[in-house]
Amino acid sequence: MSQKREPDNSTDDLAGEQDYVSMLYRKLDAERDSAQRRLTGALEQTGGTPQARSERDVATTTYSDRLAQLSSVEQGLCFGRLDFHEGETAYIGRLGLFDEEGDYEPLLLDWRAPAARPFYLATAASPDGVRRRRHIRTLSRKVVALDDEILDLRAEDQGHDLGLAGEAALLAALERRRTGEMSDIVATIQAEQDRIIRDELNGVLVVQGGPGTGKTAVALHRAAYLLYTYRQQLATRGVLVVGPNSTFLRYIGQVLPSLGETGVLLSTVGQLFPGVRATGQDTRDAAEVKGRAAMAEVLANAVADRQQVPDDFLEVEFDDGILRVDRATAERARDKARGTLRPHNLARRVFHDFVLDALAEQATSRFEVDLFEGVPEIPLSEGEDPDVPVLDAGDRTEIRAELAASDTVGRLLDSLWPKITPQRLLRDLFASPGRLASAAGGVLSEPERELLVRPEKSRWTPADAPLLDELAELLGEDDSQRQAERERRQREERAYAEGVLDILEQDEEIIDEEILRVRDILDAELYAERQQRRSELTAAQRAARDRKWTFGHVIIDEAQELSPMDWRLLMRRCPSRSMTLVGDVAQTGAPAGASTWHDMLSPYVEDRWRLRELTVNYRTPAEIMSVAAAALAEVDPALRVPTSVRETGVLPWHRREAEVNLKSIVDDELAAADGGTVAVLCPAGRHAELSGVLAEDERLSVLTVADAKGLEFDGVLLVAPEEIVTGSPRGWNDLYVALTRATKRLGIVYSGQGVADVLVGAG
Ligand SMILES: Nc1ncnc2c1ncn2[C@@H]1O[C@H](COP(=O)(O)OP(=O)(O)OP(=O)(O)O)[C@@H](O)[C@H]1O
Repeated sequence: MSQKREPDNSTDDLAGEQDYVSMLYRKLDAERDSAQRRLTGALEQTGGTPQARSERDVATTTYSDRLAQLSSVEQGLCFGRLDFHEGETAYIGRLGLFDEEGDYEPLLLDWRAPAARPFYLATAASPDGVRRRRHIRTLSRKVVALDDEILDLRAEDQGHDLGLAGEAALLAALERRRTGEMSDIVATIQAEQDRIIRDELNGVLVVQGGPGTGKTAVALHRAAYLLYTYRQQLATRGVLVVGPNSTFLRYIGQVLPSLGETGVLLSTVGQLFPGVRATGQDTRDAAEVKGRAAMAEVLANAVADRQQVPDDFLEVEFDDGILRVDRATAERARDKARGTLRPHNLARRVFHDFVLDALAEQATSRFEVDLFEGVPEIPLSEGEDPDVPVLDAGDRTEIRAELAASDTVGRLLDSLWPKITPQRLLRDLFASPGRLASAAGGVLSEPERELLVRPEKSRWTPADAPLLDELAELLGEDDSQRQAERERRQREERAYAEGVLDILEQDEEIIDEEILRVRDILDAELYAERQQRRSELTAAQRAARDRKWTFGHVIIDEAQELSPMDWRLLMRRCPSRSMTLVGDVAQTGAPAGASTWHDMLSPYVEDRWRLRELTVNYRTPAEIMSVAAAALAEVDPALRVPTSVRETGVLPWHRREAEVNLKSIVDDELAAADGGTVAVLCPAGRHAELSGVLAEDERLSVLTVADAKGLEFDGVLLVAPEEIVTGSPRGWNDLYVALTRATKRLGIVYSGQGVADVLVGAG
């Protein structure tokens, strides 16, 4: 590498940058005051017409959003500076600030703006006009350090071959103690990461990278970048970020708000079926069966099983007589209803109508016979047609309406083709070996079906959510009334949106970027949609409540863990297939997860996806990675671990369980972490026991490997790796995940010999 670091941090340099940074903070304060004043003004207005009230709501939400954004960028507002050969200078930070008194010159470039890009990409070989890149480190509002790089090919080689940008700032960031919450990496994004973050919006982008290569960080920064660059396109539909479990979502939860973005829905797949909380847990084997693509067929069969015909006939009392639905009539009705290809609950009306028609026909004939019973035959007069019905159309309609209103008839129809919810159907299915045998007989073996059987009142599990979603598609929902109501509201909103746009045009004082953009680009229709979003809920909040919501972009972390049924649900949420999938197929632990990207994606997009790879490990030091490499070789000898950025000089330690007191080792590790975090990672079978024994400390977590996925800790104590390996067909993958969670220290406590033989010699 050929980027020279200049001696820096001279008092003059620091003072100069402090002046500039202080000016930026004054500007930020002024913007905040102005947004606060506007918000207070909007809140103080009372009364007025419904339109005026709605306009006030829009203003209130706009200014609140802006205030939240301005507050979120307080820490590290400005973190970089570029000096170009022509003498120009640009400052880079978390949001854009402009000089309103002087021609709107940028005082601070948003990191996502195209002009800020050389900060992440420029190298000595390809400097893009940049002479010096400076990282500005701040603590609160004080400039504490500067790291400079001169991009000059003639400069002496610095000895690092990973092509890192801003190496000193990067290493300082990586050395920081972990707090249990992920931080943003906006000041030190590396070139290979930047290219992924700014990749185009459309299509399926797959990001493959080993542990610690920044996949999660990149995925989140990409969400922020896309929202900035394609705001108009994405603001109404929102962005969905999917993670493997709620611990992980809590871990990453602060990153997007710290980048000023709140309109993103973070969710697990298990949370994506509104109204259902998945608090139960499946066994590994049950989860695997539920995740199979074949479950789609089982569910379709289970729905078909709810569309019954009588063995022979059914009878129903009506108007002091008996009417009959025979098998042939019910079969014709069922064929007609199924022939519409509508979902079950919508096709139900077709079935019911057909049977009602048949019953009405019977009732009418019977009525006519009754009418003439005992009446002497009267000869027809000349020209009279003997086949003209005695009852006219009005009479027939009346009889049919009476049948339709009859409770007994209704019960009969429902016994053949009931209205049913996904929840009801799935509960009934899993509670009944008979129903399961009927729906899954040709698809699952008996032992596999037995894995699914459970009491009716069992709690929902994460693997149930995709099944419920599939059923919701198969069953459909008769929401014609709700639809009409929604359309009426949209018409009203569009009408006053015209008025709101006029008012925004007239408000000469409105200067913030958001509003300028609204005025420039929105037409009334789009504005109505946005206004609805603002005045009620954010896109993310609305999406969380609406199963049929489709997102503008979907980002999936740990994508290798998803089952085929999970994929079916997620693909429904993103018909545009504008998606970013990040993961590592060497870390797959879930029994229904995939081993290749091709297997995962081909059912949905064939080979229309683009692959980008991350190759540098920012988390785990080289000493620990050499142990992890031995585990990875057991997964597949052809796989290679990513290259670590750091060496710490601290070797992993190995002990036998019989020789140690776990409690005191944990205390030692907590002390060694020096205020940082420590995790005890153990096989699932030992989790309850270990969580009970180990002292409560907010810096300590006791976790199974599945729950530690995606997380990191300063120190990791790995207990009984043998049981992790034997506990699952993907045991070595799980062990590889466990070994790569530490940022500084790793200790392994063995309970047997086999795994020790592999790992001890390696590190
Ligand atoms: N450019 C960067 N600057 C500073 N820190 C970085 C950078 N890239 C990654 N990191 C840090 O490295 C660590 C690992 O990143 P991350 O969790 O995103 O990796 P990952 O690829 O998702 O890992 P895994 O697959 O093991 O879950 C995090 O602490 C992250 O903040």
